[in-house]
Amino acid sequence: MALIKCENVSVGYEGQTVIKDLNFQIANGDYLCIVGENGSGKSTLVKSILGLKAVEKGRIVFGDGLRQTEIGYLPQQTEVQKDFPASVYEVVLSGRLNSRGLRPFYTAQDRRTVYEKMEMLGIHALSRQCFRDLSGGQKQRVLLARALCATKKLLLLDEPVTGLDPIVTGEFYQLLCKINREQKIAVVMVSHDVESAVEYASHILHLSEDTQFFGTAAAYQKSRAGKTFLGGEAYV
Ligand SMILES: Nc1ncnc2c1ncn2[C@@H]1O[C@H](COP(=O)(O)OP(=O)(O)OP(=O)(O)O)[C@@H](O)[C@H]1O
Repeated sequence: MALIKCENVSVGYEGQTVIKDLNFQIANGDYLCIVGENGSGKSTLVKSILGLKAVEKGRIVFGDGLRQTEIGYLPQQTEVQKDFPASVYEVVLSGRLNSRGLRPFYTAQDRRTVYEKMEMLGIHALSRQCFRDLSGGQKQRVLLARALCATKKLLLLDEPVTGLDPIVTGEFYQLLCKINREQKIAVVMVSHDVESAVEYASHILHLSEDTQFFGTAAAYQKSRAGKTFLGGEAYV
């Protein structure tokens, strides 16, 4: 059974359909990149997967032990988030909020998980530093550690490398790839970096007003949508 299955999903705003009859699925250990033109509905789909935006038609089904509240989410960065006045430790610990439920405090296990994820991502030494004083690459590692604190099965990232230089971007992709392969955590990432998407992802979902594609990265490269987006042929 898939971790997430989207069945004939349509989503929109104020009567205007943005995503129409979408079908795709994410299995354990998959690495899916969601690509597509500006305004094609990528972030809207992310919101629907997280349960923040209701679907108009169809359904999003969770399986294989995944609950909607157990998705590790790394949101698109806003100026407010970049300036968040909290320590690195506090930001990572907030990834345990959903699992804390109604308990008014974090457990020793929550704190152990935080240190484990900070160690894994090489940000342990930054623990007491203020989040807003970090570089863009360090901030994304902290937010990735936070997302990892929330999940054992699936990471959902919305344009995580925006504003990062090519070297830090490459390091971030390598890190994600390692987490995906070694920990068998499925990755779903919205990206405008299509070339890297086909390099790293196992599957591609291309959203577009007139054409949708879902399949393996290899099949995407041979498809009309893929060839167009990767700088080849034009749509006719
Ligand atoms: N809260 C909202 N209310 C009304 N319309 C919205 C809202 N959020 C998004 N839209 C519209 O829905 C469409 C899809 O937006 P969305 O942000 O999902 O696209 P996207 O593919 O993520 O774009 P980008 O690549 O630019 O980030 C756009 O036309 C947008 O204007």
